[in-house]
Amino acid sequence: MDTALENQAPAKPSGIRAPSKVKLPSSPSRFNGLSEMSDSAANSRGAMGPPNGSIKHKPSGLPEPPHKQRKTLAERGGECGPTAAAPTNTRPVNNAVKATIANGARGAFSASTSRMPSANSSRNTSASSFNGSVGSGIKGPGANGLHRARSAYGHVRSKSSHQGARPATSMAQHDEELRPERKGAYTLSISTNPKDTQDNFKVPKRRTNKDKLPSTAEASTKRIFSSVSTPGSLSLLSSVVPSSPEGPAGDDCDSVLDGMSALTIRSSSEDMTYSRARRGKLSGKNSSISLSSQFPSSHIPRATPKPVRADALTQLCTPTRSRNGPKNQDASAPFVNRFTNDRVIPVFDTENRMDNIERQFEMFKQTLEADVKNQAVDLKETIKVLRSRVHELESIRAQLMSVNEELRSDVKDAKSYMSTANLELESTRRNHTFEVDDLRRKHNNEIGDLQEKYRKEADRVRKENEEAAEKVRKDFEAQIDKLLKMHTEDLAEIQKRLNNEVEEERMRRLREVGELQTEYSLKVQSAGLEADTKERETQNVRGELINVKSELDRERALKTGLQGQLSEATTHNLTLDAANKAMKAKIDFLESDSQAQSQAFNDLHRRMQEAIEAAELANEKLRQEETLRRKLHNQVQELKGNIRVMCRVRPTHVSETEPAKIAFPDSDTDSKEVSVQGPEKQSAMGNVTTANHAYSFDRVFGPTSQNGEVFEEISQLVQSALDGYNVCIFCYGQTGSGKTFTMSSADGMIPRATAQIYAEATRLEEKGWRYKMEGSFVEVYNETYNDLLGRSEDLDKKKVEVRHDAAKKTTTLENTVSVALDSPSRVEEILKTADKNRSVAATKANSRSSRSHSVFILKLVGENSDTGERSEGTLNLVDLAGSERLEHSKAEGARLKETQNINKSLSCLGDVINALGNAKEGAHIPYRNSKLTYLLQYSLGGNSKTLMFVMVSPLQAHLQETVTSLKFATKVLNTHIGTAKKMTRA
Ligand SMILES: Nc1ncnc2c1ncn2[C@@H]1O[C@H](COP(=O)(O)OP(=O)(O)OP(=O)(O)O)[C@@H](O)[C@H]1O
Repeated sequence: MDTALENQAPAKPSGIRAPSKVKLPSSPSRFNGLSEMSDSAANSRGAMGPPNGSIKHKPSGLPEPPHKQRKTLAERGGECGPTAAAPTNTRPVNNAVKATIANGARGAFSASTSRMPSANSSRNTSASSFNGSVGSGIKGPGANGLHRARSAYGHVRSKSSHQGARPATSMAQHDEELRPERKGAYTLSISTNPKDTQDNFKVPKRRTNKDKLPSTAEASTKRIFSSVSTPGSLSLLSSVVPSSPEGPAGDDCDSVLDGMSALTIRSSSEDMTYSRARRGKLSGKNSSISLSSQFPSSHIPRATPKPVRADALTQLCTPTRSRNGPKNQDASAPFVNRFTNDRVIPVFDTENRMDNIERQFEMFKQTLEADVKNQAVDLKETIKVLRSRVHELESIRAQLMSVNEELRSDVKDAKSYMSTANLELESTRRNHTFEVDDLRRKHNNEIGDLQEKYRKEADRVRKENEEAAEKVRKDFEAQIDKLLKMHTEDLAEIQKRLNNEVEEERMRRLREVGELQTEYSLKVQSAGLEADTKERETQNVRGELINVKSELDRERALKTGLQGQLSEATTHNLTLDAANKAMKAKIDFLESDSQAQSQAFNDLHRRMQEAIEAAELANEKLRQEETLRRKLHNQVQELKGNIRVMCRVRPTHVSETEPAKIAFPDSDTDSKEVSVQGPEKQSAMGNVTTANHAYSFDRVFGPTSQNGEVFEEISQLVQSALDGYNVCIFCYGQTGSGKTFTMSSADGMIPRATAQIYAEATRLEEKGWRYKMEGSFVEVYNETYNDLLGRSEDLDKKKVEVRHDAAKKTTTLENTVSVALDSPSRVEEILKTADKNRSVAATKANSRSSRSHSVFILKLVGENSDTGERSEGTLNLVDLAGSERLEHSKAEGARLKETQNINKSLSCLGDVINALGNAKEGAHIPYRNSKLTYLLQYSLGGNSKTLMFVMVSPLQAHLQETVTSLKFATKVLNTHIGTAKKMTRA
C-alpha cells in the first residue's frame, strides 16, 4: 500500500491538489512543491471554477459567450460549478483541499481546517498548539526544540488514540495536557544537552520519575533503531543520545524520550514526515536521534544530523550531561521542571531504562505503524475523494461541455436569428423601398394634380384677364365707335348743313338770277337806253356771281378741308385703333407678369443706378489715374533727360556699292552704341592706319530697323505734347541719310505721331478732355519762312511771320494755313500738300527738300470740363536740311547761298543747344541768330523736350560727314538743358 502510494503521489497531475492527509511536507522543497501546487491549483481553479462554487469568475478557457447568453451562462455556470454541481458530501472535501493548498503555500506548520476523516482534529490541535507554544514565552532553542518535539509526539499519539490505537493512558493524559502546545511539528526531536540542562532543560514534573528512567540506552537504542528502521517504512538516521544515565525513566515513550537529547523520526512515506519531539532541551546539535524517511538529502531539514551507525548510537545514547568536556559532566546538575522551574536531579534507572525505552518504542512503533495504516487509509480516502473529485470535475466538464453545446446551440440560434433578422431587415427595406416608391408616385400624382389645378387656375385667370381686356377693348372700341359715330354724325350734319346752305344759296342765287333775268328782260323790254346800265348791272351781277362762285369755291375748299379733317379723324381713328391694340398688348404683358416685370424693372433700375454710380466712380478714378499717369510719365521723361539723342543708320541701296564699316557692338542688348571705322591714313613712315570711332547715344537703330520701331521710342514724347509740353523732334544728317524717310514718309514719325495724338485725344474724351488740334507745315529756306500748306505759287511770295508770346511762351504763325486735325486722314492731306509744294519748288531750285528745313507744327489745346484743367502743348517735327560741308559740296551761286544758310542755321541750332546746356536761368539764348532757332524758341530749352535723330548714311563716301554728324550729335547729347514745364492752367 505504501509503495503504491509512493508511486502514485509523484504521478499526480499538478492541477489536482493533494489531500490534507498526505500533504504535510517535511521539507521546504515539498512545501515549494505544494506551493507550486497551490499556484497550479489556483490556476486550475480558474480552469475548473472556484472551489467554493462561485462561477462568476468566467473560466479563462471558455470563449466569450454572446451578450444575450452571458447571464444565462453565468447562471448556468453557477449552477453547474464545482460547488453547485458537486454532491453535498464533497463540499467539505473541496474546502479541505483548499485549506491544504493554503497551508502548503504558507508552510507545513500552518493550521489545517481539513475535515478529512481521520486525525483531523488532532492535526488541528497540533497546529494550534504549535502556534500557542510560540507565543507561550518559552525561550531558547533548546526549550523550543523540546517543546516542538513534545508537541509532535503528542500529536502522533493523539492521532493514534483518535484512531482507537492509543496505547497508554498516561500518554493520553499527557496528550491532553500538551494538547494546547501541539503545533504542526512533524519533526520529532529529543535532545539533552548536559551543558544546558541547568538553565534550559525543562521536564514536566510528572515526568521526572527517577525510578522509571532507563539506566542505559544502548540496547534499547539498537532496538529502537532496528524496530523503527523496518524496510519500506521507517529508518533511523540519527543518533539517540540519552541525556543522562540518571535521567527520567518511565514506562512510556515520554519517559524514555525525556532522557534523550534528541529524537527525530520521519516517515518513509513520500508524502509525509512524522517527527516526534519530546520536551526537553537539546541544545547540542550532535546529540539527537532522528528517524528520517528515505527522502533525498536535499529534502531533509538542515537540523537533521547525519545518520550514524548503531554502535555509535550506543555510545551516543549513554546518558551524559555534556559532550563538550569533563567540566560539564556534573551528574548532580539539576534538571529544570518546565512547568515549575524547579531544579530537580533526575534519577535514572539504568537497568530498566532501555527496556522501558524498548517497550515504549515498541509501542511507539506500533503507534507509528497504526498511524501509517491510518495514513494509508487516509490516502485511500483521499484517493477516493480525489476520484470523486475527478468524477466531480468530469461531471463539471460534462456540464461545461453541455454548457458549451448549449452555447454553440445558442450561437447557432443567434446566427439563425441574425439571418432571420437580416431577411426581415431586407424585407423591411424592400417594403420601405416600395413605400417610398408609392409615396413618390403619390407625391408625383399630387404634384401633377396641383400642376393641373394651377394650370386650370392660371387658364381661368388668363381667361378672366382676357375677358376683362376684351371688355376693356370693347368698351374702348365702343367709345371709339361712339366718338366716330359722333364725328361722322357731326360731319354728316355739317355736310348736310353745308349742302343745304349751298343749295339754299344756290337757289337763292338762282332765284335772284331769275328775278334779275326777269327784271332784265322786263327792263330790256321796257327800256332800251337802260340797256347799257342793265348791261353794267349785269356785269356787276356777273361780278357778284364770280364772287359767289369764288365763295362757293371757298366753301368747296372748306368742304375739302373738312374732308381732310375727316380723313385725319379716320387716320386718328386708325391710330387710336393701333394704340388700342398696343394698349391691349401692354395690358396682356402687364397682366401676364406684372409683378415680376415690376420687380425686374426695379432691379434693372437699381442696377442701372449702381452702374451709373460705379461708372462715375470709375471715371473719377480714371481721371485721377490719368492725372497721376501724366505726372509719372513726365517724371520718367525728366529722368531720361530733356534732350535726348538717337542715331539711325539707313540701309544701303542696291545701287550703292561702297558701304562704310559701321558696327553696332551692343545691338543684341541695349542698342546704344555705334562704331565707325575711319578712312585709312598713311603716316610719314608709310604705315596705314584706320581710326575706329565709337559713339554712344540714347538709342541706336541699325539698317534693319523700321519706322514703327523708331516711333515706339518717341511715342512717349508725343504723349508729353498731349499733356501740355512743348516737344521738338528733329532729324539731323547729311543729304540722303534718311531724314525725310524717317520723318515724313507714309509711315514716318509725323503720320504716326498725329495718329497717336488723335487716338489718345479720343480716348481722353471719356475722361473729360476735349482737344483742339491744329497743324501747320512751314519750311525755312534761305532764312525765310514758307507755308507748305498754302498755295504752291505763293511759296516764295507770301510772307510768313512768326510771333512769340513771351508771357504764355507760345509761338504763333501769321499768314499760314492751319489745318484742324479732326481726323487722321487730314494728316495725309497735309503731307501731300507739303510734298506737292516742295516738289513744285524743287523744279525751280533743284532738290528743294534737301535745301530747306521743314517744320511740322501741331498745336494741341486740351480742356477738361470735369476738372477744369487746360493744357497747351506743341509738337514740332523738324526735318533739317542736309549738313554738307562747303568744301565737299563745291556749291556755287544759289547753291552756295543755300548751303551757307543751312550751315548757319545748323550752327545756330548747335549754339542754342550749347547755350541751353551752359546757361544759367535767365541767361541769353541766341534764338534769334537763325530763323530756325527763332521758330523753335519755345520748343527748345527749359520749357520743352527735345529729341534729335542723327541720321547716318551707310556709304563709305559719306564717312567724313557721318563722323561730323555723330560728333555734333554727341555734343548735343552731352548738353543738359533745364527741366521742362507743363503748359497747363487750372
Ligand atoms: N531706313 C530706311 N530704309 C529704307 N530706305 C531708306 C531709309 N532711309 C532712307 N532711305 C532711302 O534713302 C533715300 C534718301 O532718303 P531721304 O530722302 O529720306 O534722305 P534725306 O536725308 O531726307 O535727304 P535730303 O536731305 O536730300 O532730303 C530715299 O530713297 C529713302 O527712301
